Amino acid sequence: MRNVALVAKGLRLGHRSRRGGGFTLACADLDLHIDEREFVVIVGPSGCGKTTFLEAVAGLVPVAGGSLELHGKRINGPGPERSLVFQQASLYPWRDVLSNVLFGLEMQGRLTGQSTQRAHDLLEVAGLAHVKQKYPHELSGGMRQRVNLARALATDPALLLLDEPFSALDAQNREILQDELLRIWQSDEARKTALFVTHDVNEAVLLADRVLVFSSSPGRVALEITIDAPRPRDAAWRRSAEFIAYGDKIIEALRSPHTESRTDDDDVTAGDAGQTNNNGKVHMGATTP
Ligand SMILES: Nc1ncnc2c1ncn2[C@@H]1O[C@H](COP(=O)(O)OP(=O)(O)OP(=O)(O)O)[C@@H](O)[C@H]1O
Repeated sequence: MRNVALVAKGLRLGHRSRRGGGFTLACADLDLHIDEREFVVIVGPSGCGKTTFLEAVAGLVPVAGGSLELHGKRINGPGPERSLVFQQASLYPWRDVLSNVLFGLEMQGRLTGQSTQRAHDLLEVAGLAHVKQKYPHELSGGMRQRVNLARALATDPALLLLDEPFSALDAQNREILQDELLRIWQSDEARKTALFVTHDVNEAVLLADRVLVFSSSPGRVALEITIDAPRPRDAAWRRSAEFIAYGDKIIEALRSPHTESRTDDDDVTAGDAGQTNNNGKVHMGATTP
């Protein structure tokens, strides 16, 4: 059975100017839902409110209108069931790797034998066991971001929020980290719900159960594309015609005027590769309805 984790209805988000008065609208009329254990990726034009939405889910940006609920409860601020991973690994330079990974647990007063063991296990899975006692400045960029991921997962959050976590990495490291994230996410018995923001279309297709294409500012869901491919998704899948077709579909959506000014009644032509219904949903692959 599918349980809904996150629901946004008519959501309005923005930023109030520090000098008072002004309000920059980031998202408006945003409706979406994310199921428990689902991996949802958001793509969209620069400035369309992707980060603002993620920050609102993290409880860092207040809801200005509409509603935003996690497991049936309104989000009013940060909470231990959510972890946010930013583009730049924000590790504490005076703490070694293990102590960085344990930080969130310490802050939450949840440092037990069991949670410490989980941190060790995560470091093992992330290929970091041999650098547990090293300090951030002794690590490569890819390793630092892996530690960042392990730290976010160590608190065993129900919802993992990732804001372009691999965009600062070179292409080779990015692929390695994408594979590792998928491996960790899939191997976790209590698999997390994941919400991931990226500008990288291939990354979106590789990771997502569902891709949400945001309209230009103010952001809302212009198009939803279900990535109907089995997991684990390996190197062969990355090279498949189906993979490329999904990527083309997302690029087409990003370039479409519908992405910029879509109305609820708009229809999108999906071409040969998929079918779009009048809710802006594209389904491709074996179970295309
Ligand atoms: N702290 C802030 N104060 C004021 N305005 C902000 C702040 N952060 C973002 N904004 C504005 O809110 C809007 C949405 O920004 P946001 O960073 O959420 O977009 P984005 O889709 O994540 O962009 P990008 O893809 O370029 O990272 C933009 O107009 C931006 O200028």
